Amino acid sequence: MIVVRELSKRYGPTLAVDQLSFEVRPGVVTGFLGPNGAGKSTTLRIILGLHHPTSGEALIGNRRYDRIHHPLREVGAVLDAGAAHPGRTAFHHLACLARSNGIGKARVTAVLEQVGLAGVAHKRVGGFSLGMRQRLGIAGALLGDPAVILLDEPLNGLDAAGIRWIRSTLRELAAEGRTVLLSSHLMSEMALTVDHVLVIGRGRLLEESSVTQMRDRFERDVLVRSPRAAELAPILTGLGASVTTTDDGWLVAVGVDAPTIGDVAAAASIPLHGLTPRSATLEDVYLELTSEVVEYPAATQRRTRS
Ligand SMILES: Nc1ncnc2c1ncn2[C@@H]1O[C@H](COP(=O)(O)OP(=O)(O)OP(=O)(O)O)[C@@H](O)[C@H]1O
Repeated sequence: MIVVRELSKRYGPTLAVDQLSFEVRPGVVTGFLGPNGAGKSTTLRIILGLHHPTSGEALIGNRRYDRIHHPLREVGAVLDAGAAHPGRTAFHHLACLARSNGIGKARVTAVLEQVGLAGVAHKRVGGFSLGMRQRLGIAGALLGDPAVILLDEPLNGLDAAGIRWIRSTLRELAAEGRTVLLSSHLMSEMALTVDHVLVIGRGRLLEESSVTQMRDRFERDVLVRSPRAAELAPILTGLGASVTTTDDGWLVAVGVDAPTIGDVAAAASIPLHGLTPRSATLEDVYLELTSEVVEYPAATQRRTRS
């Protein structure tokens, strides 16, 4: 369990984290999402005791990181997949980490096996692909068999096979009852990976919900085609819906669901030639949530709701 309470961090004039509070529960994969510069890395660094907060606190299992005696046994983290020394072998890199945390070499062999790097254990890290380095980072995070796992942008730059591997690994780790938090600035990467999302922007919490709730809550519309659309539109408006017409003659109804439209059209003997409920993609929801807080928005990113 991770608890962040009224956390703020100021770097000179920049308020990187602003009164941020959230909890990350065990047993699910939680995504920490936000556009570039939102404050994700800063928050992760504070949780890991690498930066001091200006105010507020971040706790791992009720304790601050710097009060944990054997950190690697309680928290595993990958902040930078490229952090391993290129001249060391995978085994040597992990063995050094293990030794400094009182962990035996048998565990090094076990985690290399777990992440699929046993075959290259004695190869130098400098020759590893990004995907292999991510696996090595995760092996390091798992060394102490920790209950909490934190990963900063673990899917960045990975190919499809690498992404699939990380997804299934994180799911397994959460299913074992661990607390798993990973950051990303891309919703598309997260949609299939996480169960729960925390969305931040300019250091503040914008949204906290399960992925399913997030999908369901976002406004949907219904496309309706009828040869008597002009008669149907005011009926829908009378139900409280807002109705617009597309260039090719479809009605777009917001605030009324497809079964209700079907029922009222039938009651008025208005034929329907098409009735299509549309739900927003998670990417749409995310862009909508963060449209006001991106640091350098592109013109096309400033979305307006029709
Ligand atoms: N050491 C630092 N000194 C000064 N400013 C910093 C420092 N670290 C972060 N910042 C600023 O704090 C804000 C939050 O940065 P942070 O790296 O936490 O965001 P992020 O959400 O991780 O972004 P990204 O997705 O781009 O990695 C940014 O405006 C950044 O420029």
